[in-house]
Amino acid sequence: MAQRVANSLYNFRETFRVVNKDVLRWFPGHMGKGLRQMQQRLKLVDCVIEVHDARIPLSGRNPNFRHTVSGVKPHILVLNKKDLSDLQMKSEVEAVLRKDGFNHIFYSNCKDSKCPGMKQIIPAVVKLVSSSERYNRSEEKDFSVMVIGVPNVGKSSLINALRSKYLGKGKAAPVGAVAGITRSVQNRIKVSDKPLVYLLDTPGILTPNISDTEMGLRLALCACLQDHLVGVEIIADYLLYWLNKNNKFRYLEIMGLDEPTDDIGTVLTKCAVKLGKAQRRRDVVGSEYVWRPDLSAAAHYFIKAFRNGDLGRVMLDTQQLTSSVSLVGS
Ligand SMILES: Nc1nc2c(ncn2[C@@H]2O[C@H](COP(=O)(O)OP(=O)(O)OP(=O)(O)O)[C@@H](O)[C@H]2O)c(=O)[nH]1
Repeated sequence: MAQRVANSLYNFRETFRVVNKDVLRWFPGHMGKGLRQMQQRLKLVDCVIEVHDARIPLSGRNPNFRHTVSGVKPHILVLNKKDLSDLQMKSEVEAVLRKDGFNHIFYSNCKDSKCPGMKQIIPAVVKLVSSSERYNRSEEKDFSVMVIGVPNVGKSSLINALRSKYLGKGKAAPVGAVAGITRSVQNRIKVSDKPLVYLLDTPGILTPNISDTEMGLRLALCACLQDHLVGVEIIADYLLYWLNKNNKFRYLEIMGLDEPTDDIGTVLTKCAVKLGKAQRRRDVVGSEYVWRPDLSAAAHYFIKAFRNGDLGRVMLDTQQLTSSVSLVGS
Protein backbone atom coordinates (compact mmCIF):
# COMPACT_ATOMS: atom_id res chain seq x y z
CA MET A 1 0.00 0.00 0.00
CA ALA A 2 2.73 2.45 1.12
CA GLN A 3 4.66 1.46 -1.99
CA ARG A 4 1.72 2.27 -4.24
CA VAL A 5 1.27 5.64 -2.52
CA ALA A 6 4.97 6.52 -2.94
CA ASN A 7 4.94 5.29 -6.54
CA SER A 8 1.87 7.32 -7.44
CA LEU A 9 3.23 10.43 -5.66
CA TYR A 10 6.61 10.36 -7.33
CA ASN A 11 5.96 8.31 -10.45
CA PHE A 12 8.96 6.02 -9.96
CA ARG A 13 10.11 3.69 -12.73
CA GLU A 14 8.42 0.27 -12.88
CA THR A 15 11.36 -1.41 -14.58
CA PHE A 16 15.06 -0.78 -15.00
CA ARG A 17 16.56 -0.81 -18.47
CA VAL A 18 20.25 -1.24 -19.27
CA VAL A 19 21.29 -0.32 -22.75
CA ASN A 20 24.19 -2.75 -23.13
CA LYS A 21 23.72 -6.17 -21.54
CA ASP A 22 27.27 -7.20 -22.47
CA VAL A 23 28.57 -5.19 -19.51
CA LEU A 24 27.27 -7.95 -17.24
CA ARG A 25 29.57 -10.60 -18.70
CA TRP A 26 32.71 -11.28 -16.68
CA PHE A 27 34.60 -14.54 -16.88
CA PRO A 28 38.31 -13.71 -16.90
CA GLY A 29 40.87 -16.43 -17.54
CA HIS A 30 41.60 -17.06 -13.87
CA MET A 31 37.99 -18.20 -13.33
CA GLY A 32 38.12 -20.96 -15.98
CA LYS A 33 41.54 -22.06 -14.67
CA GLY A 34 40.29 -21.87 -11.07
CA LEU A 35 37.28 -24.06 -11.86
CA ARG A 36 39.54 -26.72 -13.41
CA GLN A 37 41.86 -26.63 -10.36
CA MET A 38 38.83 -26.99 -8.07
CA GLN A 39 37.65 -30.07 -9.96
CA GLN A 40 41.13 -31.61 -9.69
CA ARG A 41 41.32 -30.98 -5.92
CA LEU A 42 37.79 -32.23 -5.30
CA LYS A 43 38.81 -35.83 -4.62
CA LEU A 44 40.90 -34.60 -1.67
CA VAL A 45 38.02 -32.88 0.11
CA ASP A 46 35.25 -34.26 2.32
CA CYS A 47 32.78 -31.44 2.11
CA VAL A 48 32.04 -28.20 0.26
CA ILE A 49 31.04 -24.94 1.93
CA GLU A 50 29.37 -22.61 -0.55
CA VAL A 51 29.46 -18.99 0.63
CA HIS A 52 26.98 -16.50 -0.74
CA ASP A 53 25.85 -12.97 0.06
CA ALA A 54 22.84 -12.93 2.41
CA ARG A 55 21.49 -9.80 0.65
CA ILE A 56 20.97 -11.87 -2.53
CA PRO A 57 20.31 -15.41 -1.26
CA LEU A 58 18.56 -16.48 -4.47
CA SER A 59 20.42 -14.40 -7.04
CA GLY A 60 23.72 -15.06 -8.63
CA ARG A 61 24.83 -18.36 -7.11
CA ASN A 62 26.75 -20.09 -9.84
CA PRO A 63 24.43 -22.85 -11.19
CA ASN A 64 27.44 -24.64 -12.71
CA PHE A 65 28.84 -25.46 -9.24
CA ARG A 66 26.25 -28.18 -8.85
CA HIS A 67 27.46 -30.03 -11.97
CA THR A 68 31.13 -29.31 -11.46
CA VAL A 69 32.13 -29.15 -7.80
CA SER A 70 29.41 -29.17 -5.17
CA GLY A 71 27.01 -31.85 -6.43
CA VAL A 72 29.09 -34.89 -5.46
CA LYS A 73 30.15 -33.93 -1.91
CA PRO A 74 28.24 -33.04 1.27
CA HIS A 75 27.35 -29.41 0.93
CA ILE A 76 26.75 -26.53 3.35
CA LEU A 77 25.47 -23.10 2.35
CA VAL A 78 26.73 -20.12 4.36
CA LEU A 79 24.86 -16.87 3.79
CA ASN A 80 27.47 -14.28 4.76
CA LYS A 81 27.28 -10.51 5.36
CA LYS A 82 24.33 -11.12 7.65
CA ASP A 83 25.04 -7.71 9.23
CA LEU A 84 24.03 -6.02 5.95
CA SER A 85 21.02 -8.18 5.20
CA ASP A 86 17.37 -7.68 6.13
CA LEU A 87 16.43 -11.09 7.50
CA GLN A 88 12.69 -10.54 7.90
CA MET A 89 12.00 -13.14 5.21
CA LYS A 90 14.53 -15.66 6.57
CA SER A 91 12.07 -18.54 6.80
CA GLU A 92 10.85 -17.92 3.22
CA VAL A 93 14.48 -17.81 2.02
CA GLU A 94 15.20 -21.13 3.72
CA ALA A 95 12.04 -22.73 2.31
CA VAL A 96 13.04 -21.81 -1.23
CA LEU A 97 16.66 -22.92 -0.72
CA ARG A 98 15.58 -26.23 0.82
CA LYS A 99 13.43 -26.86 -2.24
CA ASP A 100 16.60 -26.25 -4.22
CA GLY A 101 18.45 -28.99 -2.27
CA PHE A 102 20.15 -26.98 0.51
CA ASN A 103 19.42 -28.65 3.84
CA HIS A 104 22.26 -27.11 5.83
CA ILE A 105 22.07 -23.31 5.82
CA PHE A 106 23.95 -20.97 8.19
CA TYR A 107 24.22 -17.19 8.47
CA SER A 108 27.52 -15.51 9.23
CA ASN A 109 29.01 -12.12 9.84
CA CYS A 110 32.75 -12.27 9.40
CA LYS A 111 33.11 -8.86 11.02
CA ASP A 112 31.83 -10.29 14.30
CA SER A 113 33.63 -13.31 15.71
CA LYS A 114 30.82 -13.78 18.27
CA CYS A 115 28.14 -14.13 15.58
CA PRO A 116 26.06 -17.23 16.54
CA GLY A 117 26.08 -18.70 13.00
CA MET A 118 29.89 -18.83 13.04
CA LYS A 119 30.08 -21.35 15.85
CA GLN A 120 27.67 -23.72 14.09
CA ILE A 121 29.67 -24.14 10.88
CA ILE A 122 32.56 -26.43 11.92
CA PRO A 123 30.37 -28.74 14.09
CA ALA A 124 27.95 -29.00 11.15
CA VAL A 125 30.83 -29.93 8.79
CA VAL A 126 32.07 -32.61 11.18
CA LYS A 127 28.59 -34.06 11.68
CA LEU A 128 27.79 -34.06 7.99
CA VAL A 129 31.09 -35.63 6.92
CA SER A 130 30.97 -38.21 9.73
CA SER A 131 27.56 -39.37 8.58
CA SER A 132 28.53 -39.49 4.87
CA GLU A 133 30.60 -41.82 2.73
CA ARG A 134 34.22 -40.51 2.67
CA TYR A 135 35.01 -41.38 -0.97
CA ASN A 136 38.80 -41.70 -1.56
CA ARG A 137 39.50 -40.45 1.97
CA SER A 138 38.34 -43.16 4.35
CA GLU A 139 41.86 -43.44 5.89
CA GLU A 140 42.21 -39.72 6.66
CA LYS A 141 41.75 -38.39 10.18
CA ASP A 142 41.35 -34.72 9.27
CA PHE A 143 38.43 -32.91 7.70
CA SER A 144 39.21 -31.16 4.45
CA VAL A 145 36.71 -28.62 3.16
CA MET A 146 36.61 -26.62 -0.07
CA VAL A 147 35.15 -23.12 0.21
CA ILE A 148 33.47 -21.98 -3.00
CA GLY A 149 31.28 -19.11 -4.19
CA VAL A 150 31.03 -16.16 -6.55
CA PRO A 151 33.55 -13.31 -6.13
CA ASN A 152 33.62 -11.04 -3.06
CA VAL A 153 31.03 -12.87 -0.96
CA GLY A 154 33.53 -13.37 1.89
CA LYS A 155 35.10 -16.81 1.31
CA SER A 156 38.56 -15.72 2.47
CA SER A 157 37.05 -13.68 5.32
CA LEU A 158 35.15 -16.75 6.54
CA ILE A 159 38.34 -18.83 6.57
CA ASN A 160 40.16 -16.09 8.51
CA ALA A 161 37.26 -15.67 10.96
CA LEU A 162 37.09 -19.42 11.70
CA ARG A 163 40.87 -19.64 12.07
CA SER A 164 40.83 -16.71 14.47
CA LYS A 165 37.93 -18.22 16.42
CA TYR A 166 39.39 -21.70 16.88
CA LEU A 167 43.16 -21.09 16.74
CA GLY A 168 43.38 -17.43 17.76
CA LYS A 169 45.58 -16.82 14.71
CA GLY A 170 45.65 -13.87 12.28
CA LYS A 171 44.75 -13.66 8.60
CA ALA A 172 45.96 -16.46 6.35
CA ALA A 173 43.80 -15.78 3.28
CA PRO A 174 44.01 -12.41 1.47
CA VAL A 175 40.83 -10.30 1.69
CA GLY A 176 39.80 -7.25 -0.37
CA ALA A 177 36.77 -5.12 -1.14
CA VAL A 178 37.19 -5.67 -4.91
CA ALA A 179 35.97 -8.84 -6.65
CA GLY A 180 38.68 -11.24 -7.79
CA ILE A 181 41.29 -11.01 -4.99
CA THR A 182 41.82 -14.80 -4.77
CA ARG A 183 42.90 -15.86 -8.25
CA SER A 184 43.75 -19.55 -7.89
CA VAL A 185 43.03 -22.48 -5.58
CA GLN A 186 45.17 -21.95 -2.48
CA ASN A 187 46.98 -24.34 -0.10
CA ARG A 188 44.75 -25.68 2.62
CA ILE A 189 44.57 -23.60 5.77
CA LYS A 190 44.20 -25.13 9.23
CA VAL A 191 41.28 -23.55 11.09
CA SER A 192 40.84 -25.97 13.99
CA ASP A 193 43.00 -28.47 15.92
CA LYS A 194 40.38 -30.59 17.63
CA PRO A 195 38.83 -31.70 15.38
CA LEU A 196 41.52 -31.18 12.80
CA VAL A 197 39.88 -29.12 10.06
CA TYR A 198 41.48 -27.61 6.97
CA LEU A 199 39.76 -25.18 4.60
CA LEU A 200 40.74 -24.64 0.99
CA ASP A 201 40.24 -21.12 -0.41
CA THR A 202 39.23 -20.89 -4.07
CA PRO A 203 38.78 -18.05 -6.58
CA GLY A 204 35.29 -16.56 -6.88
CA ILE A 205 33.65 -17.95 -10.00
CA LEU A 206 30.70 -16.40 -11.81
CA THR A 207 28.57 -18.06 -14.40
CA PRO A 208 29.94 -17.00 -17.82
CA ASN A 209 26.48 -15.89 -18.98
CA ILE A 210 24.38 -13.78 -16.64
CA SER A 211 21.21 -13.88 -18.71
CA ASP A 212 18.98 -12.07 -16.20
CA THR A 213 19.95 -8.39 -16.40
CA GLU A 214 18.54 -7.40 -13.02
CA MET A 215 20.28 -10.32 -11.36
CA GLY A 216 23.55 -9.10 -12.89
CA LEU A 217 22.90 -5.62 -11.54
CA ARG A 218 22.20 -6.99 -8.06
CA LEU A 219 25.54 -8.86 -8.23
CA ALA A 220 27.24 -5.65 -9.35
CA LEU A 221 25.63 -3.70 -6.51
CA CYS A 222 26.97 -6.24 -4.02
CA ALA A 223 30.43 -5.91 -5.65
CA CYS A 224 30.52 -9.47 -7.02
CA LEU A 225 31.48 -7.93 -10.38
CA GLN A 226 34.16 -5.27 -10.61
CA ASP A 227 32.56 -1.81 -10.75
CA HIS A 228 34.30 -0.63 -13.89
CA LEU A 229 32.72 -3.42 -15.96
CA VAL A 230 29.20 -2.12 -15.44
CA GLY A 231 30.08 1.52 -14.67
CA VAL A 232 29.53 3.25 -11.34
CA GLU A 233 26.84 5.56 -12.70
CA ILE A 234 24.76 2.61 -13.95
CA ILE A 235 25.19 0.78 -10.62
CA ALA A 236 24.18 3.99 -8.79
CA ASP A 237 21.13 4.37 -11.04
CA TYR A 238 20.07 0.78 -10.35
CA LEU A 239 20.53 1.42 -6.63
CA LEU A 240 18.31 4.49 -6.83
CA TYR A 241 15.67 2.55 -8.79
CA TRP A 242 15.72 -0.26 -6.20
CA LEU A 243 15.58 2.06 -3.18
CA ASN A 244 12.65 4.04 -4.57
CA LYS A 245 10.79 0.91 -5.61
CA ASN A 246 11.18 -0.47 -2.10
CA ASN A 247 10.38 2.78 -0.26
CA LYS A 248 13.82 3.11 1.26
CA PHE A 249 14.44 6.82 1.51
CA ARG A 250 17.42 7.03 3.84
CA TYR A 251 19.38 8.14 0.79
CA LEU A 252 17.75 11.59 0.90
CA GLU A 253 19.82 12.74 3.85
CA ILE A 254 22.99 10.97 2.76
CA MET A 255 22.85 12.39 -0.76
CA GLY A 256 21.67 15.88 0.28
CA LEU A 257 18.16 15.79 -1.25
CA ASP A 258 14.92 17.37 -0.04
CA GLU A 259 12.60 14.85 -1.67
CA PRO A 260 12.78 11.52 -3.49
CA THR A 261 13.53 11.49 -7.18
CA ASP A 262 14.08 8.78 -9.77
CA ASP A 263 16.52 10.92 -11.71
CA ILE A 264 20.08 9.76 -11.03
CA GLY A 265 21.53 12.92 -12.64
CA THR A 266 19.80 15.08 -10.03
CA VAL A 267 20.85 12.80 -7.17
CA LEU A 268 24.51 12.69 -8.21
CA THR A 269 24.70 16.42 -8.97
CA LYS A 270 23.27 17.36 -5.56
CA CYS A 271 25.58 14.90 -3.85
CA ALA A 272 28.68 16.17 -5.73
CA VAL A 273 27.79 19.73 -4.69
CA LYS A 274 27.27 18.59 -1.09
CA LEU A 275 30.65 16.85 -1.10
CA GLY A 276 32.35 19.76 -2.89
CA LYS A 277 33.51 17.37 -5.63
CA ALA A 278 34.03 19.01 -9.02
CA GLN A 279 35.93 18.18 -12.18
CA ARG A 280 37.60 20.60 -14.55
CA ARG A 281 36.22 19.91 -18.05
CA ARG A 282 36.45 21.62 -21.43
CA ASP A 283 33.19 23.45 -22.22
CA VAL A 284 31.19 21.78 -25.03
CA VAL A 285 30.62 25.02 -26.92
CA GLY A 286 33.71 27.11 -26.30
CA SER A 287 37.28 26.08 -25.64
CA GLU A 288 37.17 27.33 -22.06
CA TYR A 289 37.64 25.02 -19.09
CA VAL A 290 34.72 24.97 -16.64
CA TRP A 291 34.09 23.24 -13.32
CA ARG A 292 31.38 20.53 -13.39
CA PRO A 293 30.00 18.41 -10.51
CA ASP A 294 31.98 15.16 -10.31
CA LEU A 295 29.19 12.65 -10.91
CA SER A 296 31.53 9.67 -10.80
CA ALA A 297 32.78 10.60 -7.31
CA ALA A 298 29.16 11.03 -6.18
CA ALA A 299 28.23 7.62 -7.66
CA HIS A 300 31.12 5.98 -5.77
CA TYR A 301 29.95 7.70 -2.58
CA PHE A 302 26.33 6.48 -3.07
CA ILE A 303 27.38 2.88 -3.77
CA LYS A 304 29.81 2.87 -0.85
CA ALA A 305 27.04 4.07 1.50
CA PHE A 306 24.93 1.13 0.34
CA ARG A 307 27.75 -1.40 0.72
CA ASN A 308 28.62 -0.13 4.21
CA GLY A 309 25.01 -0.56 5.30
CA ASP A 310 24.43 3.21 5.76
CA LEU A 311 21.26 3.02 3.63
CA GLY A 312 19.86 0.28 5.86
CA ARG A 313 19.85 -3.50 5.79
CA VAL A 314 18.46 -4.89 2.54
CA MET A 315 17.06 -8.00 0.92
CA LEU A 316 17.55 -7.42 -2.79
CA ASP A 317 15.74 -10.63 -3.76
CA THR A 318 12.32 -9.75 -2.31
CA GLN A 319 10.59 -9.98 -5.68
CA GLN A 320 12.07 -13.39 -6.58
CA LEU A 321 11.33 -14.54 -3.07
CA THR A 322 7.68 -13.61 -3.31
CA SER A 323 7.24 -15.46 -6.60
CA SER A 324 9.32 -18.48 -5.49
CA VAL A 325 7.42 -18.77 -2.20
CA SER A 326 4.11 -18.97 -4.03
CA LEU A 327 5.61 -21.73 -6.22
CA VAL A 328 6.92 -23.63 -3.16
CA GLY A 329 3.50 -23.36 -1.56
CA SER A 330 1.61 -24.58 -4.64
N1 LIG B 1 29.93 -6.24 6.24
C1 LIG B 1 30.57 -7.39 6.00
N2 LIG B 1 31.60 -7.41 5.13
C2 LIG B 1 32.21 -8.59 4.91
C3 LIG B 1 31.81 -9.79 5.55
N3 LIG B 1 32.61 -10.79 5.09
C4 LIG B 1 33.47 -10.25 4.23
N4 LIG B 1 33.25 -8.92 4.11
C5 LIG B 1 33.96 -7.98 3.22
O1 LIG B 1 33.70 -8.38 1.87
C6 LIG B 1 34.83 -8.12 1.05
C7 LIG B 1 35.21 -9.39 0.29
O2 LIG B 1 35.72 -10.35 1.22
P1 LIG B 1 36.67 -11.55 0.74
O3 LIG B 1 36.83 -12.44 1.92
O4 LIG B 1 37.91 -11.03 0.08
O5 LIG B 1 35.73 -12.22 -0.35
P2 LIG B 1 36.07 -13.47 -1.34
O6 LIG B 1 34.79 -14.19 -1.56
O7 LIG B 1 37.20 -14.26 -0.80
O8 LIG B 1 36.50 -12.66 -2.64
P3 LIG B 1 37.23 -13.16 -4.04
O9 LIG B 1 38.69 -13.25 -3.73
O10 LIG B 1 36.89 -12.05 -4.98
O11 LIG B 1 36.63 -14.44 -4.46
C8 LIG B 1 35.92 -7.57 1.98
O12 LIG B 1 35.90 -6.16 1.91
C9 LIG B 1 35.48 -8.05 3.36
O13 LIG B 1 35.95 -7.21 4.41
C10 LIG B 1 30.70 -9.73 6.46
O14 LIG B 1 30.25 -10.72 7.04
N5 LIG B 1 30.12 -8.50 6.64
